[in-house]
Amino acid sequence: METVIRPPQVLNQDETTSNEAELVLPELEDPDWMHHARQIAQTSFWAVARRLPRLVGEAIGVAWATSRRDTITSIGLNIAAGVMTTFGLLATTRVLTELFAAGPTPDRVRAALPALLLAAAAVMAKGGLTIAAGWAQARLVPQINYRVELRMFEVTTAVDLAAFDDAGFAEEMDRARDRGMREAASIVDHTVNLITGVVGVLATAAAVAVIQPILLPCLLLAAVPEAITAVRVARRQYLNLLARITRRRRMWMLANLMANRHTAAEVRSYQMREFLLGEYRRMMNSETRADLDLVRSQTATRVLGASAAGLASFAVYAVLGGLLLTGWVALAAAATALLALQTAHTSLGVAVFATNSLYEDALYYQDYRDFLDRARLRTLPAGGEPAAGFDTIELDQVSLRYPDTDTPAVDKVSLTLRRGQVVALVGENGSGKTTLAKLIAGLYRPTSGTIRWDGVDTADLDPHSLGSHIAVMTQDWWKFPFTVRQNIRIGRHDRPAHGPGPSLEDAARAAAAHDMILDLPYGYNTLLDREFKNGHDLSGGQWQRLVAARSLYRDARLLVCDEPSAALDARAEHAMFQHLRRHPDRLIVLITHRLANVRHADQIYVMRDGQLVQQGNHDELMAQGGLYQELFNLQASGYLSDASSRTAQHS
Ligand SMILES: Nc1ncnc2c1ncn2[C@@H]1O[C@H](COP(=O)(O)OP(=O)(O)OP(=O)(O)O)[C@@H](O)[C@H]1O
Repeated sequence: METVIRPPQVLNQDETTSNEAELVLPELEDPDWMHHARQIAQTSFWAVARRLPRLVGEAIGVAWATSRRDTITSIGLNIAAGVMTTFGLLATTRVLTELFAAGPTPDRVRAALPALLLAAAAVMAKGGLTIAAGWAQARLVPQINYRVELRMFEVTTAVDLAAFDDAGFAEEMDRARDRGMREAASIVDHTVNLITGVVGVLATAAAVAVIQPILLPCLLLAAVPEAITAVRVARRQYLNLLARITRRRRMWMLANLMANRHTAAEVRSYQMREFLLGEYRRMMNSETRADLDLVRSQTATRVLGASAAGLASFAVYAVLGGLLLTGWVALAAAATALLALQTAHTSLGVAVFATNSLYEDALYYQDYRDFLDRARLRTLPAGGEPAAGFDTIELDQVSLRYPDTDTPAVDKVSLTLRRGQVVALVGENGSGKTTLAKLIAGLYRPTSGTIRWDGVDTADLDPHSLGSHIAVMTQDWWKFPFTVRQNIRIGRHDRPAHGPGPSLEDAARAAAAHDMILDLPYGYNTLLDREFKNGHDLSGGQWQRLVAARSLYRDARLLVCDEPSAALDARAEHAMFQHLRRHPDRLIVLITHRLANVRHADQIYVMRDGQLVQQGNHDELMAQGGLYQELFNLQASGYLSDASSRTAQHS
């Protein structure tokens, strides 16, 4: 079965309709988590059955590692319930034998009574055991989910940052998160169901073998067409799901655009309502047609299945009749065999469905396992010398090339930074400033060259203790959906409230954020997420002040500030740069396009195409001429009158 991805549908060649055609959304590509779908659709049931022992072993391993007690309980009680099935059937034969015996009815009923009580007790015991087994099984699911999710996030937060630039890694992570992670509990669930189904069939077979072994082939005769029909129905359902998945994703995407706080303003300002509703209607129409087709084809499959089952039952009845007539089987045994067939039928259905589902889910679960293995290779090993801080940071021929790119973003850069300095990185967009700053901050490891803290290669230092001396105000900060207080404290969440370093308020004041925070409805306790009750949002500039407060609260020896004032008003920017001044204990690395802010820096490094092209202080660089002078004068000209601007540009 192939999922067909069609190009955008062109309605007509003339100009009026080609506009409409351009508006038709292209079909979406198969999502990553669908990549096993074709493999599943094309695998035969027997191929699946062959892999079963390994899959079952794996699932039991997952369950065992999560809770031995619940694993033993759910499997053990299911087996005990199967034993009760055998007892029940044997007791039923006894009841029927007594009832079909010669003699007056009251005597026959009296004789059947003990066996009847036994049969009733077996049914009750089976019911109780099944419920208890279901309880243990249901207890396993959340425990497994919790364990698997935690493992996933332990790994995703430990891998090095560069892993996220690798498209292959990102795709594997999405696959593992989308489905792989969820399937761990499913494979355990399906395995227990499979065991339950198989135990049910075996228990029935055992009862039949005790009653009359010659009836066993009858059980088989009824079971085979049942099994084939169950597989076909399950497969058809799955293929139908595949065929509809692209459309359903599109509908989900459209629904999300029409009922979403983040898109609401644009949907209104571009008056997209009719366009979106039209697309949604179009999708709904074809979805409805697909639903009707599905119902029709399912009915056809069921008719075929029911006919096959009917024929099988007919054949079984014929065989049973023959055995009765020839005296091979007693009437009571034949009647019990019919009951046994019903029980076996249900158990078989459960086992077949569980096998199909187990196979499918196990493929996705493997994605999760593969991702964990891959992530382990990308996790920086703990250990190494503890980093005690630095007096100098030295970059020696440092380069970094992002994955799948031809040119290095930072190319053989050598420089020395000293504690107590304010250093600026300047240059045009894409020149490599942020990448260099991330290398200095230890967020990336160089692809070649060495970074040394007081002469020690940072690769030999313990990554955790190295990171504890660094704070980074990133350019692309995230709006963490926490309270204001938490948003600042996560800068150094493990510092006790009255521990060393600036207090929460001091950090907020230094970032010109304190007054703004006090004006919020709940002050420092205001939750910064509109999607929760009493949540609040901030303007871009207010957020940036908060991010600055967080970095200052971190109070690290190395403070890297990437465009710390891009969204700030003039007053807040002035206040912030007053704070980002020389401090004997701190090295500040500053990236900004507003060159007025770097005039007082001790050293300014000018970058172009990943390389350092100039360095010096402001006066030296202005005297040198070149890129820095050109950029500075261009910016300065915006603040001058026309006449002085011309003079500045020509100076
Ligand atoms: N994660 C990434 N993966 C691949 N290439 C990247 C990545 N980040 C940046 N680049 C590329 O590396 C080069 C340097 O980017 P960088 O962000 O360091 O420049 P920048 O000088 O900080 O730019 P800007 O002034 O616009 O912030 C650019 O060509 C950019 O496209």
